[in-house]
Amino acid sequence: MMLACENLSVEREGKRVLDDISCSLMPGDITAICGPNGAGKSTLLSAMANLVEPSSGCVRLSERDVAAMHPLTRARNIGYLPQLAQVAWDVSVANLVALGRLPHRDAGEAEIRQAMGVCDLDAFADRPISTLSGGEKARALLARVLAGTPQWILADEPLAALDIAHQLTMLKVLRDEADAGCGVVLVLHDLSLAMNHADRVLVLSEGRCVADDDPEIALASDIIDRVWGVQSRWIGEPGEKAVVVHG
Ligand SMILES: Nc1ncnc2c1ncn2[C@@H]1O[C@H](COP(=O)(O)OP(=O)(O)OP(=O)(O)O)[C@@H](O)[C@H]1O
Repeated sequence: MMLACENLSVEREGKRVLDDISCSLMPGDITAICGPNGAGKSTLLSAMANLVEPSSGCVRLSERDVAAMHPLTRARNIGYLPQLAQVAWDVSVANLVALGRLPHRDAGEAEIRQAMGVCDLDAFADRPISTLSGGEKARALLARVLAGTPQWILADEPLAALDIAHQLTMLKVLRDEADAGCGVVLVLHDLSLAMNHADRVLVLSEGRCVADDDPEIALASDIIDRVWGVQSRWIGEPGEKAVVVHG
């Protein structure tokens, strides 16, 4: 089930914040979307989930325009995790994760148990969401998405609030999802995480896609220098690289 943007543009208050983006994302891959603040990463991710209306172009899932899909079908196929997600009601962690099954209209006990387990939430099952730390809450919100067993997981900075151990745990969970055939799209500010863990990287700059390639190519130092405006170099071995920036 391929997810494709076709000449996608989005305007916000008269300003073009996404400009003619075309890309075809593959199931089985972890795709990272990187770029400076305001480049359009969150807008692109939410447009892929049909939460933002394009001013032109469209998003297709297996050739079908996502805007024309039945909302329940779309919700079963696309799991979206927004940046700084808010929880409207102070439900327990177990009940929050169970909400991930809503599009399926079933109890989904096995899926909920599995999602709670992989996100290391069993000890928090009965705790109200408001009592969790930022990182614990981030894991609970990701578990809600996983419980819905979507074909595509679109997550906006899902690792930002996590400690390094839980970042690695979550990346392993997302890699397992990709290996099982799911498409995973992550907005990431941490270029080292993108370099080491993504199969493919889209770099956005001022609403345009300026690179769409293997991480080594899309995040080459000259692109970082040009897009982020900092001098940089990569150190370390493949899979364990770190970017060093200097002014
Ligand atoms: N509702 C809105 N009204 C007006 N402008 C908006 C709105 N939402 C986003 N924008 C603008 O669109 C541009 C892209 O925003 P977006 O949130 O997609 O960027 P981003 O790359 O995710 O940034 P960040 O790294 O800071 O999260 C920004 O200039 C932002 O100010």
